Amino acid sequence: YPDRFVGTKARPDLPGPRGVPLLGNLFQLLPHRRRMLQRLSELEGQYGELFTFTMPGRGRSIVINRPEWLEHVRKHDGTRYSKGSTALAVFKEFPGARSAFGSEGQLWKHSRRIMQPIFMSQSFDRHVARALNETIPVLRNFLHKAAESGVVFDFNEFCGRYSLEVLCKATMNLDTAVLTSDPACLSTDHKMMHTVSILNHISSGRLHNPLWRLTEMLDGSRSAFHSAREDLFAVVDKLVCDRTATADAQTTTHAQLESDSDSDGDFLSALLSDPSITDPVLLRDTLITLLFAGRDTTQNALAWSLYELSRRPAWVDRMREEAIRVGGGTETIRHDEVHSYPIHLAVLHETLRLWPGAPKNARLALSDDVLPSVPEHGYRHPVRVSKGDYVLWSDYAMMRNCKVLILTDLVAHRLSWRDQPHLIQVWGPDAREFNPARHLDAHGQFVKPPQPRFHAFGAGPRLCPGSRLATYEFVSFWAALLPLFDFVPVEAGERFPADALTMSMEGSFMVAVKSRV
Ligand code: HEM
Repeated sequence: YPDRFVGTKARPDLPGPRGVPLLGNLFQLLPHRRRMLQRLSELEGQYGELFTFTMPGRGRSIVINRPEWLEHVRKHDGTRYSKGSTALAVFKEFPGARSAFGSEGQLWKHSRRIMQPIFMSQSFDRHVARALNETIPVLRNFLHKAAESGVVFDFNEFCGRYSLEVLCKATMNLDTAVLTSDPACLSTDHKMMHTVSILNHISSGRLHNPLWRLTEMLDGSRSAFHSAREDLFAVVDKLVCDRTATADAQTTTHAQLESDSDSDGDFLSALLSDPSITDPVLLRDTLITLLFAGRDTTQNALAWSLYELSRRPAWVDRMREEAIRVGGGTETIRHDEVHSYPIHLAVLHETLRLWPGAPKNARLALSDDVLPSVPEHGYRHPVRVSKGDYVLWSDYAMMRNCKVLILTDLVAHRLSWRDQPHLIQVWGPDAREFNPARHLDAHGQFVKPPQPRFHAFGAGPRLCPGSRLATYEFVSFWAALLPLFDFVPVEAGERFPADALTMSMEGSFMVAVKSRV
C-alpha cells in the first residue's frame, strides 16, 4: 500500500485515544461497556467521524461514521466483511445460532428464506390486518378507561405490549393477553416482555467486553442471562408443542400462506409444515428472532415518536388531521392504504433518523480493503482497512452529525457546491432537530430517505426484512388513536437511550391520556 493511504504502517495517522502496550484502549472503554453509545459519541466529538482504538482479543477497530464508508462496507457485507466471531458468539447465545443474527453464509440465507412468507403482501392482508383488527379496539378501550379514571401509565410498556400482541397474533395466531382493556394490566409482569429485555441488555454489554465470560461470573449477569433464556425457551417451546398437537399444524403449507386462499393458517403452521425445516432449534431460533427483532424495535419507534411529537405538537395536529381526512377515524387501515399517510410516514422516518433501530454496529474485515476518500470533508486519502480490523459505526451519531463544510474547505479542495451536493453534509446543520418536513416534497408527498444516509433499517444484504411490517404497525397505531386521544407525557424532561442492542428508552415513560370525544 503506497503512502497515500491513511491507516498504513507508513502513515498510521488515524486519530484516536492513546492506548497502552498489550492492553490498548481497554481501560478507556471497559468501564463504559454499559454505555458504549454515549462513549462512541464522546469519542467522535473528540476525534471526528474517523478514528481508531484497540482492545485485547479484538484488535483494531476503525470507527467509520460517514455514509460514504458505510455504503462501501454494507455493499460487501458477507463477502469482504463478516459479523466477526465476537458478535456471532454473542448472537448465537441470543437470539440463537440458527437465527439471521447469529449466522452467516448458507445458514443465514436459509434463515432469511424461511422468514420470507411473513413479510409478503398476502401475509399483511390476512394475518397482520387480522392481528391489528383484534388489537386496536383493545388499545382504544384501554385508553378510554385510562382517560376516565385519570390513570397515568407507562407508554413504553404499552407500546411494547401492543407490538408483542400484534406479532404473536400475526405469526402464531396466539393471543398473549399481554394487553387488555384494563390499564392495570401493565403492572402484571409478562414473562416474554421481561426476559427479552434482560437478554437484550446483557447481550449489548457483551459486544464491547471481550472478557464477558469472566466479568459476568463476577457481577451475576451470567445467571440472570441463563435464567431469562430458559424462561423464553420454555414459552416458545410450549407454543410449538401446543401447536403441533393441534390439527391445523398439519394442514397449512407454505404455499397456502403465500396463496390468496382464505386459509386461516399463520406463520408458525407454515414453518411446521416446511419440509426444509427439520431442526427444532431452527424453528425456535426463528420465532425468537421475530420476537426479538420485531417487538423491541417497533416499541422503540412508537415511544420515541411520542417523545419527539410532544416537543413538536404541530406535527400531532397534522397527523390527526391526516388520520381523520384519509381514514375517517376508522379503527384499522389496510396495508395498501399506508402510502396515503405521508405525514405519518415522515414522522416515522424522522423518529428513526434520530433514534435508529440498531444504534451501533460493527463488521470484521475478512481481507485487506480500502474505503473511499471523502475530500470535501477533509478525508483526502482513501482509508486502509487491514484483514482482521473491525469497522464500527454508530447510526445514532452519524444521522445526528451537524457538520457542514466551510467555504475554505471547498476552496482548499477545489470543489464547488455543485460537485456532489448530497455529500456536502449528512443531514445538515439542523440534524439534531426533529423535523419530519425533510421527508416531504413540495406537494406534501412522502420521499423515502436514501440509504445509507438514512441507515435506521440498515442497508445491503442484511437490510431489515421487517421494515414494511413495522411501518404498517406504526401508521395503524397512530392513525387509530390520534383522532380520539391526546397524549401528555407527565415529565417534560429530556429522555435518554438505555444501553441495549436496540434503541430502547431508558426508564419508564409516564403519560396521561385525555379523550377528545
Ligand atoms: C421500527 C422497526 C425496526 C427497525 C428500526 C429495524 C431495524 C433493523 C436494522 C438496523 C437491522 C440491521 C442490523 C444489521 O445490519 O446488523 C435489522 C435487521 C433485522 N430486522 Fe429489523 N427493524 C425493525 C423492525 C423489524 C420487524 C418488525 C421485524 C420482524 C418481525 C424485523 C426483523 C429483522 C431481522 C430478522 C433482521 C436480521 C436481518 C439479517 O441479519 O439478515 N425488524 N432491523
